[in-house]
Amino acid sequence: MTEIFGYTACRQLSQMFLAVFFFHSSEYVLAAAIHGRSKVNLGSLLISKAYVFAMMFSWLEYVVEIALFPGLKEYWWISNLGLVMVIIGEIIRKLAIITAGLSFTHLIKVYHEEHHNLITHGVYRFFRHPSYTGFLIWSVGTQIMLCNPISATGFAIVVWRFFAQRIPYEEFFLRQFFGSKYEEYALRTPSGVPFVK
Ligand SMILES: C[S@@+](CC[C@H](N)C(=O)[O-])C[C@H]1O[C@@H](n2cnc3c(N)ncnc32)[C@H](O)[C@@H]1O
Repeated sequence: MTEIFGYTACRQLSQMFLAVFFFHSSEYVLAAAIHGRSKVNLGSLLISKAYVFAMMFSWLEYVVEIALFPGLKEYWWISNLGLVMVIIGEIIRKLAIITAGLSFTHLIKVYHEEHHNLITHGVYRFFRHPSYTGFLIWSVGTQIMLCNPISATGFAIVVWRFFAQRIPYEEFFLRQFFGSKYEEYALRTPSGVPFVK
């Protein structure tokens, strides 16, 4: 049990805490900067019950594994790969938010609003859903960083399924708003989420 107070746990758990803190606070700050403080509420922190449950499970997995199988957490090349994923995922997501500007809202728009333009430049040139690409890489990266095999697999499946269901729904409205422009864009640009067309 002493491992929980050792260098490995202190470093990996601090990295995790910083990754989570930076992700959520920057989501809030960007939403406030783009949409104005009056339009932003605690929902902009993007913390749902399911998410809190998943994160708590991952901390529990970490503590149990470091106590019972401390060697599992010493694969530094795996942990560092996760850290790189966290940084890359964060950068892709934030570039998407900044590039889309007013067109980026945390909730999917089901009515077209005047300021909602079709974004196809910047990171949107490479992927239709760069913020989802970024979040998928970031979230799985947090678990690889902790060398958490169960949570890494669980996060990959759950987050992938969530976006695989959300993308067709979101694109139904984007096709209504932007018609053939969106159709052409979708034909030449991959979704950015593996196995989602
Ligand atoms: C949470 S944002 C996610 C945006 C995009 N799916 C991504 O991953 O970067 C959801 C909102 O973005 C809008 N949106 C998605 N793709 C867009 C695009 N290429 N241009 C403009 N708005 C877009 C949707 O209409 C929706 O209201």
